[in-house]
Amino acid sequence: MNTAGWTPLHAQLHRTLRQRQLLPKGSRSLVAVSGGQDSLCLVQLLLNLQPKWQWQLAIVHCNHQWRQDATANADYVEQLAKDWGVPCFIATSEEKLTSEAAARQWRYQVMAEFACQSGYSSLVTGHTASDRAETLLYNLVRGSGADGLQALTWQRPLVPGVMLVRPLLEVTRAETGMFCETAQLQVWEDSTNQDWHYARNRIRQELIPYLQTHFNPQVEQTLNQTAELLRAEVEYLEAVAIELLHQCSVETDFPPRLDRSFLKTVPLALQRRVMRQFLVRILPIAPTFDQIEKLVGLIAAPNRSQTDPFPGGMIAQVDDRWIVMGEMNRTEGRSDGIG
Ligand SMILES: Nc1ncnc2c1ncn2[C@@H]1O[C@H](COP(=O)(O)OP(=O)(O)OP(=O)(O)O)[C@@H](O)[C@H]1O
Repeated sequence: MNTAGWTPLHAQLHRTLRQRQLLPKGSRSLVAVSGGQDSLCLVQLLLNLQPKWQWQLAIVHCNHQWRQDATANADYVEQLAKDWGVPCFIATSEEKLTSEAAARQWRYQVMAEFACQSGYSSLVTGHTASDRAETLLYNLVRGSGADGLQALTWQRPLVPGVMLVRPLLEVTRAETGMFCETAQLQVWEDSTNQDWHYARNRIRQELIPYLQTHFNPQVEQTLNQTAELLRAEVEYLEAVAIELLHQCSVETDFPPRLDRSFLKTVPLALQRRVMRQFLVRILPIAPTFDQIEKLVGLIAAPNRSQTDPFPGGMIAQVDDRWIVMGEMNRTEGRSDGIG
């Protein structure tokens, strides 16, 4: 085993884990290892810190079968785990997953299922500050609000009982690369270049270097600061919005309805969040910006105004002080250009 000595990166990770309480002492954690530099750096750092924290660590690798070298990649991760004396689980997709989205969905599903079944309380990934900066820029260009710009959080529940934890969010890709080199960890290069990877590679190879050269050499760090500030604000606003939603609706009400006379007194930023939370609870798929805006438009609209159908067929209609969700044929009103 190539052990790196105690480096500033070890100290930084140790500090982050303590301050943010990401991986409690003695906990059972599953480390997601692709074989790339970020997850190799992550697992090596965690193994070095293990004596201090007494975790029970295991490695999980997902073979999407989409690259010619996928099985060799999986074998490589398995061999590394053997050398380290760490349990390793390889999940192999039954079919060849060719789209980025399908691969990601399958990957998180099998890793979450495995963590649940085997009693691991965390799934740890190697997402870095560079990933976070790139995700923020990617979402910015696509027109995201603060929620998309907070881009990758330190931890979030993956499924009941399992947290997804990203302890390297303050470490840049340049640092993980340097660490692997010093620790003589051979990195498995990812040869894919599609979808999100394709867009992200262009952000990584063209946009970030441009910003670094012409605007700010520390742009990855400053984008991370932005993401961190937004994360706290989003967390706060979401908590307020949930509270407001409770105040302007009755959970057991059917059809679902909202008290718009109450919502009129609320600032627009919160109106939007309340409406999103409301729609998330009743629509079969995540609401879009336009759908949320249509519902917000009803707060001050004339009585009997209505939207056009949401996915699943429901429409929203104004009934005096209420906005009522209902089946399309139950409501007869005028749309007033809101829908
Ligand atoms: N095939 C894999 N097997 C196990 N873990 C993986 C695999 N691919 C990625 N990961 C984990 O996910 C982290 C992020 O990888 P990558 O940036 O390639 O994924 P992404 O698709 O861009 O992001 P996300 O995982 O959030 O969808 C890696 O550091 C690693 O921990």
